[in-house]
Amino acid sequence: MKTISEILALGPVVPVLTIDDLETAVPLARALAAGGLPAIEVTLRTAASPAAIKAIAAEVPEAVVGAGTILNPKHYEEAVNAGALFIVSPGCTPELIEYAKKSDVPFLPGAATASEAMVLLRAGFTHLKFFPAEPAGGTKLLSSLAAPLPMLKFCPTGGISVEKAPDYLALPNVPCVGGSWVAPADAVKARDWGKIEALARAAAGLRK
Ligand SMILES: O=C(O)C(=O)C[C@H](O)[C@H](O)COP(=O)(O)O
Repeated sequence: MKTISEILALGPVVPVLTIDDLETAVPLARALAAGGLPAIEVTLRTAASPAAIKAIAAEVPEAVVGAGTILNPKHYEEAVNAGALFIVSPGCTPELIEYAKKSDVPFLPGAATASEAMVLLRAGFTHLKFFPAEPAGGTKLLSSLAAPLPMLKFCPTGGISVEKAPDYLALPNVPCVGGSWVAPADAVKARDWGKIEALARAAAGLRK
């Protein structure tokens, strides 16, 4: 089992996927990994998502599939049972912290303020999702947090594009960013895996 630190070092962008059609899961994950983005977050927001995680875990060994939108321990358990290799939440609750501590599958909790980040640091988490990145204050907030909280690393997600990503990646406390832009809904619907691989390759080229 990889640690969150290892997973966030796999590429500069973690694609965030919301999968409606189970049939698209495997070719989509293959295209993203082929383009250079092996760490993939599948949000647990659709009926197809647990089966999508299961299919990617079984059929795309070159990907490291995680589950997003984990709001409570029941979601955490469901995602782990499906084969998720990491767990992501837009925020955090005491129940999630307690559950994550007992799980072998690593947790990336979300924070958007200094106080939230400090509560998670105290609970033992050094890698956090910064969500929602753009509305919460973007690179300015993150670079301000780096001074008092240099021990924390963030994966900013929410409103980030290929144009905005380099400014985040230039920060010392950002190993990678998350975003849905590498898998646009129209390209997935059209089964345009070549386009998605090209978007992934462009994102993967945004080196730290
Ligand atoms: O579902 C979750 O757990 C979330 O935290 C939300 C996602 O990270 C964003 O929906 C992705 O952001 P965009 O790249 O702006 O589309």
